[in-house]
Amino acid sequence: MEADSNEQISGSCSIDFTVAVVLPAGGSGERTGLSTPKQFCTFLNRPLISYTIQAFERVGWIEHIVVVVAKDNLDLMVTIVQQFGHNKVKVVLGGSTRHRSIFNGLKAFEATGEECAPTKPKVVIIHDAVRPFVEEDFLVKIAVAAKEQGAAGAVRPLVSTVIATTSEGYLDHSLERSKYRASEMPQGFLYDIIYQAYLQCSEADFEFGTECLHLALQYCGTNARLIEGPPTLWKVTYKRDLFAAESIIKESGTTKKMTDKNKQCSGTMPAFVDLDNIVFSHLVETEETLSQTACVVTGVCEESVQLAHALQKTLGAQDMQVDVVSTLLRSSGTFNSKNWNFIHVAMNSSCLADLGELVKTFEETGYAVLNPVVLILVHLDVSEQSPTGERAAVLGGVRDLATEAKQRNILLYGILLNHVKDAEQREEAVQKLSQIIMALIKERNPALTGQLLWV
Ligand SMILES: Nc1ccn([C@@H]2O[C@H](COP(=O)(O)OP(=O)(O)OP(=O)(O)O)[C@@H](O)[C@H]2O)c(=O)n1
Ligand SMILES: O=P(O)(O)OC[C@@H](O)[C@@H](O)[C@@H](O)CO
Repeated sequence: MEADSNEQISGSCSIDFTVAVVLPAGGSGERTGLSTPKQFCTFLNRPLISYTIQAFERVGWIEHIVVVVAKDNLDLMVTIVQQFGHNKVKVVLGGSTRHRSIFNGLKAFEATGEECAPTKPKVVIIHDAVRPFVEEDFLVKIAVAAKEQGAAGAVRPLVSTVIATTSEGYLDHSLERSKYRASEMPQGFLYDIIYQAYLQCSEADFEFGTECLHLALQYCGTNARLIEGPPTLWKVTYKRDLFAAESIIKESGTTKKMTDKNKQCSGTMPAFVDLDNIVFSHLVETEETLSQTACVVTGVCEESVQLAHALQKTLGAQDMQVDVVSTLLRSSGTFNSKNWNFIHVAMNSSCLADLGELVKTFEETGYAVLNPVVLILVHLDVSEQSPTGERAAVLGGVRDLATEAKQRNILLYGILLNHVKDAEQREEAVQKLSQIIMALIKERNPALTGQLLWV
């Protein structure tokens, strides 16, 4: 299939048919190695997905945008839609694979009986939510070609040669690079064609497929028009792509232009970013900034207050800013200011109720919408005073609460600290505790949530 030369498809024609968009955003972004799915990573206080949505919202001829997210991120996505005023957006639940998510997005146009169901479009554009740099002029080309041909897709020249391998992992043969293209997004389809294609899909297609154009050809005999797109269509896949995306957003001043949705954004994105020379950017600062502050909540007992001040000293020596409070009032400035990490020091299992209240407050204030909040319970284990089963109650409580908290973008960890009387031993224990706290805050490893580490 030859890519069509751009001059044959004029971008100047008007769009005189209905167009809607499906943004698959139901993935977990494993390849970034981050606990937050890449579409929800934030740059300059705005999640990546919001930049992608805005790229489509500023296109006047696009009527509806269906965003497809995983169940765990449904509340977060609804909050983002409200917080950033994405009025064209309808949020639907995704599936276990990208194709299943896309199909769920298309079904949103079939739910005509549903309240405020988006009207079925003539052409539907499918675009990965993690490709934020898409321009209107290219969308016009894809939409017009889809209307004329039934299907159209963006392609880019291959950078590396593609080779076929033997089952033993050796070279079988190499492909002639000039004959192949990388399939990118956006893609456009006559709605009925792609919907019918998905209706006929096999389980193998749903489970292992990655190419919508192939489905249109295989099940509807529709051969897509291929249009070479600009280099800005790349997909955020790895952590370094996040640095690059954030660098482009900062450089192009997109945020400034995008704050006023009514203006036609005239800004042009830098064509590409030299990934190999990218300077670590705001994202790293954001991660570091996120890991530099902690608020220690002590309650009223003397031992907790003493431990909190000892932590403030040892963590402060590691350049962390640590505040100590006896209780967290919702009215306090804490919830309106920077991204704090929270350390709750307690001596008995009644702290679990306090933790539950804290998780609820984070949710109600939307505190964890944009960045995951780290919440660490430090349980002071004064074993001669702790009634039997106290530890088991704390362990069980932390485990249960952590599951619920994680769905609200809150990472809950537990640390059991043996309360020793000897001053030297206590100093050593506090040093060890500080190291663990810093590692938990910096790494934000989801696998450790709900566990009770022991110092
Ligand atoms: N079950 C899935 C899997 C992926 N996607 C979306 O499809 C787009 C492209 O997929 P990819 O880059 O592979 O995203 P992830 O699957 O999240 O990444 P990874 O494979 O690294 O986990 C992304 O916007 C992703 O959120 C989706 O909607 N539903
Ligand atoms: O393969 P991944 O799941 O990383 O991403 C999806 C891409 O494959 C897809 O966006 C393009 O290939 C166009 O179909």
